[in-house]
Amino acid sequence: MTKAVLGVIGGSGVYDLPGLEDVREERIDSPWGAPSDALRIGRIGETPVVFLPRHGRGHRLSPSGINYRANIDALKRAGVTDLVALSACGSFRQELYPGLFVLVDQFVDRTHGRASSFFGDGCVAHVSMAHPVGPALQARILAAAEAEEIAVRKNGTYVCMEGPQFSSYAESLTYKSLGYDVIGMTNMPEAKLAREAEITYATIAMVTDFDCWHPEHDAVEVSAVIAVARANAAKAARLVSRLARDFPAEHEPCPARSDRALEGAIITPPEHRDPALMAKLDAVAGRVL
Ligand SMILES: CSC[C@H]1O[C@H](OP(=O)(O)O)[C@H](O)[C@@H]1O
Ligand SMILES: Nc1ncnc2[nH]cnc12
Repeated sequence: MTKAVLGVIGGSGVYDLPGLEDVREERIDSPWGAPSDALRIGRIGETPVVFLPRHGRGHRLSPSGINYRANIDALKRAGVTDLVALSACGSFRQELYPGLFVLVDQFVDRTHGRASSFFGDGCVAHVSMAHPVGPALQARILAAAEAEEIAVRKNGTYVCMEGPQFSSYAESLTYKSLGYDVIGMTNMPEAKLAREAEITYATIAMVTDFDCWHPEHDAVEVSAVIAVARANAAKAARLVSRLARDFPAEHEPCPARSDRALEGAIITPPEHRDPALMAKLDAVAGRVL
């Protein structure tokens, strides 16, 4: 049996988690560098919960500057089994309006130059990203949103751009024509790294704007995004509280096998593995090494 520990990553406008009780702060030393901030470790109801603001308190870190590996490694060291990513996003669909929460189930990675794997020369691994979101975790998020009467849609594709600039009109039209639903700058490589660390991942994409394709909306502006994100934050806290209060004590096996992602994924035989890299993998891959 694995004890369930719920992790929550806060995005733009979400730098704290109201409702978290018995909180202690822990700065985790990661071999991958510095996480975005100290972890806030506590509980909601009986469920252990660990909170990390993705951009750091004060929103110091840009999407390209976030050390995603250190963040996921630190959450793994804190025992997180199930991770909820809160993210502001733009929308490519009229029916996905600002204020709505979208439980995306697919990602398209258009980032470049970000460290996107714990593995590499000295220990090569290939995990599946066919189904990047944990269906059971997502179902629990949906149930929590419905119980809290929070407007939510299930399914959708989140395209992750590098940023920090927002898309051009031509890019926005292209993503829309490709059938993508929402856009942000952070869920990749976060979701890939969570998968490598065998942490079940699910995103709550909180729509803040219509990007720039929409004929009746001007270019995206940070002030408008943050105004909606702050309004979304209170709803997100309610949703997370409900989710945590109803969470099972034992981690539920993930139908997408996210919690067993490394089984059969490491291709480098033990005698060819680099000891320095192996030492850094102690937390994320310790179960299979
Ligand atoms: C402040 S608008 C752009 C910013 O908001 C989103 O961040 P997050 O996913 O952490 O909520 C987006 O990805 C950009 O980083
Ligand atoms: N339109 C947009 N594009 C990229 N990231 C975003 N985050 C919030 N709105 C966004």
